[in-house]
Amino acid sequence: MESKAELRHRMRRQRRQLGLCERTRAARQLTAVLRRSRWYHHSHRIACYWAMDGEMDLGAFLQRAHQDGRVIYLPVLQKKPTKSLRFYQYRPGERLRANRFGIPEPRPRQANRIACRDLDLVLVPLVAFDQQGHRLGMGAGFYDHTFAFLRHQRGRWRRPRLLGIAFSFQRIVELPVEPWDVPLAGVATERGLTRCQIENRSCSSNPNRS
Ligand SMILES: Nc1nc2c(c(=O)[nH]1)N(C=O)[C@@H](CNc1ccc(C(=O)N[C@@H](CCC(=O)O)C(=O)O)cc1)CN2
Ligand SMILES: Nc1ncnc2c1ncn2[C@@H]1O[C@H](COP(=O)(O)OP(=O)(O)OP(=O)(O)O)[C@@H](O)[C@H]1O
Repeated sequence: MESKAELRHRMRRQRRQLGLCERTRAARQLTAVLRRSRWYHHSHRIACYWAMDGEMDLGAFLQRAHQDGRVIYLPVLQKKPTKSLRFYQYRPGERLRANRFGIPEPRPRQANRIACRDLDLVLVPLVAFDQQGHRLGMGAGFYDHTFAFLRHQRGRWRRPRLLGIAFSFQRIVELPVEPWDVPLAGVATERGLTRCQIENRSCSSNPNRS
């Protein structure tokens, strides 16, 4: 069986090989998928990411969401506590600066910071995912550490909702589950949005109603 490291390597390579046309079309389709979702309509404060390494680009979505009156946030890497992220507001057009991985991030001004618990929706970059809502990321554990508090929440009310973002080819049958994995509420690709039933860990495909 393919190890996590091998799978990560294969998916990242495949992702980087997508052509510009295909990427642009997928990003446009994803924008439509997200904007017609129930979760989008109920979310005011939305954390996005700045794409790298061939990831699904959220640039188009971010512009539209801003026009729709949503407040957009981007992650900023923290030195302490290690491997954690903080989120700062981003208005399209604002200047960003590259972090140590070369990913553009906002200047960390206190007035623009939001506590993770106050976000409504977090769009999480995926390297791979399965239909149970398990995710494979870059392997550094930033999202798992930052949103570890969600693992202890029970009941219907969870904030923020973590929504994985990927190309549909990144879906695999089953990923190994780690104790620290923070479950996704759903996954959105250019083909639609799939909600994951976090409580019983099964997943239902529900492209238009989420
Ligand atoms: N767009 C985007 N932003 C993000 C993430 C992400 O996955 N995508 N992250 C999600 O966690 C965090 C950053 N995590 C990252 C983890 C590893 C690498 C990376 O490129 N690793 C290189 C080796 C880098 C080095 O050590 O110099 C590699 O694996 O090739 C980049 C970002 C926060 N921001
Ligand atoms: N809550 C936690 N407590 C302790 N260790 C953690 C926790 N969350 C993550 N980790 C560590 O972080 C690493 C994350 O590994 P994993 O391969 O699951 O990352 P990933 O989910 O693919 O990546 P990412 O979260 O960066 O997108 C693991 O080595 C694990 O030891």
